[in-house]
Amino acid sequence: RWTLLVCSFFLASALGQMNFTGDQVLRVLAKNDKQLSLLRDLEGLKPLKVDFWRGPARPSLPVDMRVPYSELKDVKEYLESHGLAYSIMIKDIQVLLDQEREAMAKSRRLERSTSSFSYSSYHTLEEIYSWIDSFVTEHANIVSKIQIGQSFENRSILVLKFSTGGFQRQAIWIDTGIHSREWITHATGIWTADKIVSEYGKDCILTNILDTMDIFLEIVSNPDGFAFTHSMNRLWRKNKSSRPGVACIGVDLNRNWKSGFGGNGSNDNPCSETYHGPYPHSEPEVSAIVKFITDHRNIKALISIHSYSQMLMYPYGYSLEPVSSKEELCNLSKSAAQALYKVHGMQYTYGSISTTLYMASGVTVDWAYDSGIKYSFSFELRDTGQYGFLLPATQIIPTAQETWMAIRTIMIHTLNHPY
Ligand SMILES: CC(C)C[C@H](C(=O)O)[C@H](C)S
Ligand SMILES: [Zn+2]
Repeated sequence: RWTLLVCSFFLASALGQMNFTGDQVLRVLAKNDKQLSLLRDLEGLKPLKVDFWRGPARPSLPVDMRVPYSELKDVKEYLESHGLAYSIMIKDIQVLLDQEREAMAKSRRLERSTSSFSYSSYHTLEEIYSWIDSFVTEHANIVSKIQIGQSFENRSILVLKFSTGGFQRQAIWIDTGIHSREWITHATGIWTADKIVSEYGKDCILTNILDTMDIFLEIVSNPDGFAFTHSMNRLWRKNKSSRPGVACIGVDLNRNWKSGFGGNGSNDNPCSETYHGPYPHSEPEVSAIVKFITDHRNIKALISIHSYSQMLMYPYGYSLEPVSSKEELCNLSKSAAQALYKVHGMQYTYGSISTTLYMASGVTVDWAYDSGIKYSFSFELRDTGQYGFLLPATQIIPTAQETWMAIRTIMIHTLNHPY
């Protein structure tokens, strides 16, 4: 076992995969806004000082940040000198990465020998794209594949369309993986696709939904970033766009949307993980969705899935002002969170983005809501910080099962409340 790990280490480093040995994730409890701003000062520095897994929000919410091994001493002194209390959430990231990589290799061997696809494993971009092709072939009566554009590095951007007929029917949009390191979301998207085709004709609620509406599901919304998490940096969040004279790579695809663009809760520093890009919809991965949804003209609900924190949120992120449909969206998120809880007992908090988590400007759901899609929600899947983005594959199916019940609640509400 030890030799396997050692040689996978050398193989990975030989292939260029970044190594995170000794990196830790610290959980910091800022007592007040002053302490929050001291944490914010650590963001977007070059060389990297800290990588926020859960950014500074409000004193009641812990801040999770990955600290490179080389910066650990420095950062801990900084925290201690400013009276910032912290605990070590993950002692050595590389240990979890090695376990994840080993689990994927094991699953891949099993899939190859049984020529089957494992819904309880993480997959590479190529494996997901070939699964999409076989999935669409196998369920051609209800699923089709649409290419809505190309990424910055010219990868196809694919959307699954679930439809039982009709033309330009009212539809539900679901996207996962817009932040590439949030692997649980792609895996949840894949499981959800299979759930839809297996429940049609069995679950009367889902059957009603699909007999009247279409469902669009974009599983890999940031293909370049996702490929990069497999090839080089497992913790990459942004896309991979680059521009002449710009020191750092990538734009945060959940800050590049028109609504509230460039406001509080986004960053104009290209080295920041929440860099909003040069202008709204500057990124091909965002403009492809904008074009598709705008041309479709009949999308009635939009669900954008992230991880982690176990939250279900609705607009706005760019403002503390309540949206006009606040009551309805609050009640709907409450019942969706309750439906989710009933499956495996996972608690989700719910509310508007800016009041529940932090100000976030230029996010998908704010653009959707301001474009007239009333039922717009952003999910934060498991967990609340034990593993963060490195959620073990054993939690894929339980997470997908509970998330399905919340998505289903939102879909049936949309069906029963046409507008
Ligand atoms: C709607 C926003 C606040 C979602 C959030 C982000 O994009 O920062 C995720 C937790 S990554
Ligand atoms: Zn995210």
